[in-house]
Amino acid sequence: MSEATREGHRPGRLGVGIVGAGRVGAVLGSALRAAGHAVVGASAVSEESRDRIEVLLPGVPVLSVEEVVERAELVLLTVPDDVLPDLVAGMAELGHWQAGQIVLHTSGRFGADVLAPARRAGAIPLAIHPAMTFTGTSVDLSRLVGCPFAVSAPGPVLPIAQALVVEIGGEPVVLPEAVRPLYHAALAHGANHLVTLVTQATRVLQAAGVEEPGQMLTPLLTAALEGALRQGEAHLTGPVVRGDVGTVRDHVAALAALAAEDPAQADVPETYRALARVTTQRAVTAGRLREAPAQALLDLLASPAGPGGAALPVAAPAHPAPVADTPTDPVLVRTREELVGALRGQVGRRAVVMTMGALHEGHLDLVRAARERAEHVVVTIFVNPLQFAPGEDFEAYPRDLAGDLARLAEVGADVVFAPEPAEVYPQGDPVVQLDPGPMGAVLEGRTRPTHFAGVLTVVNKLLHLVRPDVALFGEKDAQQLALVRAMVRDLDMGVEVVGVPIRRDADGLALSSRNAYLSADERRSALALSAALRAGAAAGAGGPAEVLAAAAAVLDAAPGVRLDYLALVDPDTLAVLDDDAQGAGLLAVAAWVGNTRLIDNVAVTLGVPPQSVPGETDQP
Ligand SMILES: Nc1ncnc2c1ncn2[C@@H]1O[C@H](COP(=O)(O)OP(=O)(O)OP(=O)(O)O)[C@@H](O)[C@H]1O
Ligand SMILES: CC(C)(CO)[C@@H](O)C(=O)[O-]
Ligand code: BAL
Repeated sequence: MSEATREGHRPGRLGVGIVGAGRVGAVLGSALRAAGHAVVGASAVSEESRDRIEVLLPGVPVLSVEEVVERAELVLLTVPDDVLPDLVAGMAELGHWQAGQIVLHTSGRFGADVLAPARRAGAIPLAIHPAMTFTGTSVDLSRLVGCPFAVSAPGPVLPIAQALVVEIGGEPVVLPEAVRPLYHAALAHGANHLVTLVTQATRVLQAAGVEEPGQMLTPLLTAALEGALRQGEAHLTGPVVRGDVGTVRDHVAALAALAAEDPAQADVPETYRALARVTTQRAVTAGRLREAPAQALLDLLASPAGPGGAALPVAAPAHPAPVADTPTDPVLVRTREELVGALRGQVGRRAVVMTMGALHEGHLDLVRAARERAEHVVVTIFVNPLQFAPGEDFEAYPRDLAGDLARLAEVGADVVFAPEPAEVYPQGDPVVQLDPGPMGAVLEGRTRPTHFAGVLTVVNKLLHLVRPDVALFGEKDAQQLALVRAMVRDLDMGVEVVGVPIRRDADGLALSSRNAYLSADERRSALALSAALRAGAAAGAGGPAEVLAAAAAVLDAAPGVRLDYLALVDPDTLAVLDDDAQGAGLLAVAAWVGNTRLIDNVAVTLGVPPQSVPGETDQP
């Protein structure tokens, strides 16, 4: 039995062993030594750790873990959190823990329960976490003085933990086992994320040409930190709490421009927007900001376009926000995290409609069909760079998030997920992409060879992120629909795929976001596509050759239309149909009208007279 238990709360002089002489282990070992304990050995794997032992713990032998545990009365487990449970259990299995031995770990997230295997062998389990960051040098020793330590241990031995902390100059703060993860999350959020924030601020100042950003930031950040620690939100200063919308708009614009220029700063605008949104909401709660300027700020901060961007509803915060959406507005979410929050608590079936925005009635048909099939409808709006080849219209593609949200409010979407490319592809282009196979190489795939790999990859990702029961796609993109069905079938993706008929204008033109590119003359020329398809379908009874000839004749005669392809294919496999094919076919067309590439298609019944039209009869 050790002196610690004999003498009650005073550990006395102990033989200390250190398992894992990383920064924390070496510094705490050195502090315990200074407090009069003897360090009997330390285990160290890396060269760095051995060097550290030489400097901070001169004369201490480097031993194996087993030897350290065997020789020590107080074992300091200063290993990474994830290693700790297995290490403790492994040593127990091998029978190394000793009765009366103090086993102390310094993980923030765990309490003393993780040491249960040692406790069962009669050891005294203590969890002692310094709320401090370490460099692994002697500088840290002075930081221990007055440093708070979270202490968790079974009641009877808690005083031993407290006494050890006091010996090395720290301030013990007793924490119940159950709150350790929350405690540790708070420290990581405050300290680690502060480093990210300050680093971003430093880099942005550098970009602004400030030579000594550290010097410029130190007095202000020190004052802000002291103020926040003393007064919380009551200490908030700056444009958000002043309701200075114009200034925040300028900030967002300047940061977006910087991010566009310098990919290393690409994460700054979103961080700024996210923190400014939260700051706005907290300022309202704290009674420091009125609702009108708060809503203006939230609208601005939710917009990807930033300055000049129209007002937008904002993501539902985790707790009810003082500035709320009207009940019919869909909740707009921009990040994966916000999406998870918006989906949390949904009960019943969920449908997804994936779009690239610039929504029209065709898209709204998809949402209406979704409403009929599910309790919750999620619409994604994402112009997916991966499905555009260089030279295609990715940059020019119409974007109108504010208009889209207004339209979606009318048909009743619940959640709109409109992420930035960096949110969908945080590592840039994905290393692993889906191969659409031969079905992706025909029709659209001949002109856009990389297109369907990009489509299927993003559809797959969005299905994983949204986790719907049903996904709806338009028949206007018939090849896309066929490929999504094939992917879901071949990869056992377990989502129902529903096709929705093509919505057309009264004159037959299929609705498409790209119709916005057309001049009035071009729009007239574009009618040739649907007219050709109608002519082809009407010739179905005559078989494939007649269908193609009838459609081609219309296209040939059309001014301003440059054909890419006209094809009659199997609707499921997309294989070109033989001349003697009967039954269902898909007649698909793609053509340029001016610089705009349009697609359209129609179902054709081959070898059977066309369906009767009311008022006519097919009977002889
Ligand atoms: N006219 C339409 N009728 C029915 N569904 C449509 C129509 N247009 C698009 N969709 C469907 O809406 C979904 C999203 O398509 P997308 O956002 O690409 O719109 P789009 O109008 O087809 O744009 P573009 O033709 O410029 O690519 C797809 O499933 C697509 O098939
Ligand atoms: C399915 C889709 C949203 C994937 O980007 C897109 O191809 C579209 O809009 O059809
Ligand atoms: N509607 C298909 C998407 C695209 O053309 O990229």
